[in-house]
Amino acid sequence: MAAINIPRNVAIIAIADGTPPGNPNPVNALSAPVRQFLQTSLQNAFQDPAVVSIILIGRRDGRGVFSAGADIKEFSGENSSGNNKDCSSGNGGGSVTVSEPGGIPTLNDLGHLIENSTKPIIAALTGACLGGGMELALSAQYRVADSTLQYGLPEVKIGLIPGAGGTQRLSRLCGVRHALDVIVRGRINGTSQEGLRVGFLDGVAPTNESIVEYALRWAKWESSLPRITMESRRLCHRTVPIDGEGVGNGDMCDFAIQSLPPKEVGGESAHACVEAIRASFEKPSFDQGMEVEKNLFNDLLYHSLQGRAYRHIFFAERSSSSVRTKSSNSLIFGNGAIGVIGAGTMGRGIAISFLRAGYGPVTLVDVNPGGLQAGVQDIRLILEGEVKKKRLSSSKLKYILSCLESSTYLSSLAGCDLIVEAAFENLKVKKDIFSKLDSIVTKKDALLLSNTSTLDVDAIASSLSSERRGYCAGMHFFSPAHVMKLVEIVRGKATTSETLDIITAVTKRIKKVPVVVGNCDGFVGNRMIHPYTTESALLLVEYGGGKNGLGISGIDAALGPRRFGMAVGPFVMSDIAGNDIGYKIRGEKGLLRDPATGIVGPNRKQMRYTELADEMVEKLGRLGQKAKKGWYDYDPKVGKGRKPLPSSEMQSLVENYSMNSPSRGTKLSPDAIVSRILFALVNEGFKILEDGIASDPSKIDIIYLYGYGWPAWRGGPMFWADNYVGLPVLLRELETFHKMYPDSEYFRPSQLLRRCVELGVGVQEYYRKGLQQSAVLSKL
Ligand SMILES: C/C=C/C(=O)SCCNC(=O)CCNC(=O)[C@H](O)C(C)(C)COP(=O)(O)OP(=O)(O)OC[C@H]1O[C@@H](n2cnc3c(N)ncnc32)[C@H](O)[C@@H]1OP(=O)(O)O
Repeated sequence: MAAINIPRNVAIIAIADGTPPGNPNPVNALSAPVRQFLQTSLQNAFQDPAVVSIILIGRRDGRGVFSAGADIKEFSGENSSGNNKDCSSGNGGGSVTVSEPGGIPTLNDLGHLIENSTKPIIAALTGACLGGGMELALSAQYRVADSTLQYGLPEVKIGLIPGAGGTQRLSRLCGVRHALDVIVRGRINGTSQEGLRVGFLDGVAPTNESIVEYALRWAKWESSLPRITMESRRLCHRTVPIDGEGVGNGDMCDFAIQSLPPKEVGGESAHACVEAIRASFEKPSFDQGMEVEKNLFNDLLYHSLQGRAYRHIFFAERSSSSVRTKSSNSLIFGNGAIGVIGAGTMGRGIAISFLRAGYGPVTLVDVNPGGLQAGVQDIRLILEGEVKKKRLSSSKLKYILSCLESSTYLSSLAGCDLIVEAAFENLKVKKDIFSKLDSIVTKKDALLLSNTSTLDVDAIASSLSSERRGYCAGMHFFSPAHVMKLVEIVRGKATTSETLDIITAVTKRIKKVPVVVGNCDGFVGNRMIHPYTTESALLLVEYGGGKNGLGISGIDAALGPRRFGMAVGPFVMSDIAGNDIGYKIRGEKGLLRDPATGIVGPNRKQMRYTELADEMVEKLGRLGQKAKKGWYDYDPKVGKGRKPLPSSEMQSLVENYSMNSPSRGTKLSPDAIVSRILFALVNEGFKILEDGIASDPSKIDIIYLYGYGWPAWRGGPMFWADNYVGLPVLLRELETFHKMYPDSEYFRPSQLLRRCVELGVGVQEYYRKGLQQSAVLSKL
């Protein structure tokens, strides 16, 4: 790019210049040094008589992002006890709302400084312009952008509201409809075209002009205008416009509230967003609106556990996805030939994920020609559906389909860089495939991965020659693989760190969330789900039946979206996954009764067990949604065949099983249901940590959030245990359950839980302080 001549009368202030040396800040987060730098630079420009106008930009060369907003790390100064009414004592609120004389300026201070400038400030926006970054832009007199712009106010997703004037200024500039859309949904995909249409932007640089040149041209034009325009550009002096479509602003806020989840079920920040937007037109002045915004922001920051959970997830996800490798392997950059073995549901979804991310060729292999053809056809249909939903362009679809190849021969995978095997969940089948790949695949460093959900990755790797084993690991997708974001990356004994890093990078590239886990039965997610589903069925048998007894839907309701917040309850989840899967796993674990001999499985021993779930599969064929009957009935004419309807057959089955239970028909509160089922699950999480299968509790949280529908506002099972339940309570309850049910091993409290309680620390803190190093040797 040719050097651009910056006229002496224009000051360019680049946010990136405020980052202290050696302190990487790839997203221009508005940390304390950056805010200090912006204040000083603005004041210098105001005082310099030669300067007529100011351009505020992300980077001096006009590349990269404008700013991803406030530095979220600064919000960790919050007071977790929730009793602190003085927001100046934490450093979190200070970055946004609370200034000290002569101290670091807050984002609000900067907003006022920019808005009240007597010299026009042009915000030149590129890339991410989010949160506090967008709020600074809203304070400027002009906003221009290039086509890379991605704007939004996503604070709601980290349990906050825009707290630097965003709720007040955006409603004034673009109206309440757009403000609700951007702020309450927290979307971050506002484009320059949309920005121009809704009035957020004043101009967009033509493709043949850089943003710096364009902003300079804008500055020159502006300086020719009479000074009176400056006043009219200040949003604080405007009133909120009446909606163009004739709906009252108040009504729009009422509608928005109706569509939100209740405050106590994850909706605290979204409700506060609407309240702040409402203040923008109900309060008589801008300053009063700002006061409402500030109070709501501080209240959330200091008192909302939901908010802390959301922010925990933000960093947990990034820490899990962080890629440390310096490898130049082309897979990391989205290039490489991919093989997918097995054209079933999983294989199809996996192939789609790689195709969408631009990898190619992607070769789908299945020995069954009919299955292969059906797989290819299904992939095409799914992708065409995405075009219809405008998630994919027709030209991209054409390109993607040109990258899809199919074959009935494993030998067609010879040149692949990465292969994911998604064949039947059978060790012999998988070992056979890997041993064939060993001689077929030409590249010695090709990654050979299995999508197994339960089998031993080391046993699979053992069929490879020893020099290949370092490149072998599990890559466990969740169904449907083109939709679900989670991938468990399973480290085998021989898997190298480099291999794990490359798979992590590839997983991120295909827009999924990677979590590296150790190798054990069920890895992390499915190992924890076992006590969860087992205890759900046992609870049903114990308390179900009778007139007022606990029903299937009673348990689902206690855990489901309207109460605890799981996306679906345990029985609906089972019906979606297929009840035969759990049945097969119980068979492999040696728990089933042999239908022919009536002899119970060798591993059942004295275990507390109910055959309810076995009988419904074995005798009644109630396999779940796919069979139109499972724990519930499904009618193809009702809710596209996915709406769970009560089943009289299941009701009488529960009646039979609960007949001899002394607690039959006794009422159980939703909280008691949650404790029984989820304490068993969380306890298994502690044991997983003890065994070094997960490297820290936040990995478990991410797995449950993205793989099992755990509510983000509860931060994942381990965050929930620490912060919502409290470990002493958890331990006490588990001890009680274990006394009541000594034959349920999953109620025996984990050693790690006992140790945390002894030390008086939460499990997150235990890992943060590195206390596990002395007690448990992490294997990851
Ligand atoms: C009153 C005002 C309040 C606020 O402004 S609150 C903040 C509101 N802003 C946001 O919520 C934006 C959050 N960030 C994002 O959505 C994404 O990030 C981006 C779209 C900006 C970029 O996405 P991608 O390219 O996928 O990168 P990545 O892995 O998400 O982030 C790269 C590194 O940047 C750190 N980071 C991103 N945003 C912030 C932030 N606002 N404050 C502090 N750090 C941030 C991450 O953690 C990570 O760091 P590591 O590489 O060490 O894992």
